[in-house]
Amino acid sequence: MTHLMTLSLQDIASGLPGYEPNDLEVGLAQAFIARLLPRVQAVEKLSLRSALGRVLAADQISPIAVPAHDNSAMDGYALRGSELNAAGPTRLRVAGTSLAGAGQAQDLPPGCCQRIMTGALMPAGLDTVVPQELSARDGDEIVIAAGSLQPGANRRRAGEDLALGSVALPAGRILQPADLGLLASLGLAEVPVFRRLRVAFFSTGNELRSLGEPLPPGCVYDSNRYTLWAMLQRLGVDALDLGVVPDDPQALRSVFAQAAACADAVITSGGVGVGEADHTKRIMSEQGEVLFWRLAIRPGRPMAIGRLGKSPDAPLLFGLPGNPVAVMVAFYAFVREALLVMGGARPAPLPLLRAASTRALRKRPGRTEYQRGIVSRGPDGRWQVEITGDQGSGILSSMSRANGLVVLGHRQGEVAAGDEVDVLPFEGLV
Ligand SMILES: Nc1nc2c(c(=O)[nH]1)N[C@H]1C(S)=C(S)[C@@H](COP(=O)(O)OP(=O)(O)OC[C@H]3O[C@@H](n4cnc5c(N)ncnc54)[C@H](O)[C@@H]3O)O[C@H]1N2
Ligand code: MOO
Repeated sequence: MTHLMTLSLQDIASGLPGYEPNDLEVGLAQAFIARLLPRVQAVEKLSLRSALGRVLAADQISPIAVPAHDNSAMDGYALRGSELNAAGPTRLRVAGTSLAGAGQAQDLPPGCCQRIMTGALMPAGLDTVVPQELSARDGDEIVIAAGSLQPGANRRRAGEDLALGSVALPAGRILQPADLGLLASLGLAEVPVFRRLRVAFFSTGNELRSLGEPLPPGCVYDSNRYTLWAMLQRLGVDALDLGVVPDDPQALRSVFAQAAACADAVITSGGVGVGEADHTKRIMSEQGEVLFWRLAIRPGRPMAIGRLGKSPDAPLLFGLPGNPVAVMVAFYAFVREALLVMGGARPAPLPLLRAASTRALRKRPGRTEYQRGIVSRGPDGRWQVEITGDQGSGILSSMSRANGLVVLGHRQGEVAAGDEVDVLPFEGLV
């Protein structure tokens, strides 16, 4: 990790225009978090297939041009464009055949063409390919109708995909299937990637029980460690599950120490609200510097953000609220992009769909709301979104039924049935 700054969190917060920790606008909280993020520095070399989903650590420069030589885009006949007859049919004699993978044919006499296959090198001096469907074969000649072909057509030029020495993929790129193919087309068998970010997570709360344990009255099974684990898997980080931690000072101190020693970032759920039985906030504050926010958001109002240590490189703490939907919304709104950036990525903003709400939505300006919805094609072929019933922040079933989140921005007011709203689709969130 690098030293980016030596400012305290309070220093950074006071530099933000309109910082109000008890009613913090989502965009401001995101901007604040963006200023905290230390980056992974360690790099490893991986074979292409192992690098899928990993973050490129250096620009990849093309060591060759792709394609390396001019070649045919069609199965047909290569010819000189200057010999195409504009006024009547063109008749050319077939002098030979060029197959993909073979060497370059040389010096065809005037009036000749060459049978050629897709990917075969353009014979010297020939610049145009007529697809075989647009020519008629007549013994050892072909006939091309006037006007059926432009000079220069169907020739792939050397370097038209990637020029020699150009940046084929920039550092910070999260490698996608097409990228592996692109790197392979350059002959690169290995790429440098940043080591995976290590993210520790645990749940707090005396009422939580792990799977397999009996469930006494007043207790609930811990679901947040499963949603958190799943969201972290999708991000491609190393997720370290530190279990359920009771609301006990010693246990909390020890798990925070363990997390800080092994992780770049720590995510907790629960114990950041206004309740009384909690030691979590106090123990968090002992570990370094932690700010406690109430965000202008629904769900996900309380949140702790901090560093588990004094230096700017100390592991970051994201203390998320305990409610099962709030923890997911807070993760997508604040944690996801932060972790990608810490891992060296330069993530693009997530694409939003515009969809007509099938019903009126209550919303007042002054906070950002994330409502669970099902997006589908409406009868008119346009996207529509239907809210999935009860939006309580403990109702995980309505999150599970959803295929996206309706995002109602800070300034947005009431939504009438049929109004278009922004939807963040779950597919493609990685
Ligand atoms: N007087 C007020 N009470 C509450 C407010 C408020 O503003 N004033 N805010 C509510 C909101 S919103 C949330 S969110 C919670 C936040 O509180 P905590 O972060 O301290 O969360 P907990 O109290 O620990 O838990 C809340 C809720 O979620 C359940 N939970 C917690 N962890 C898990 C888990 N790992 N798996 C499943 N369920 C979990 C927990 O049992 C509680 O029911 O405060 C509200 N109250
Ligand atoms: O805002 Mo709380 O985080 O809704 O459930």
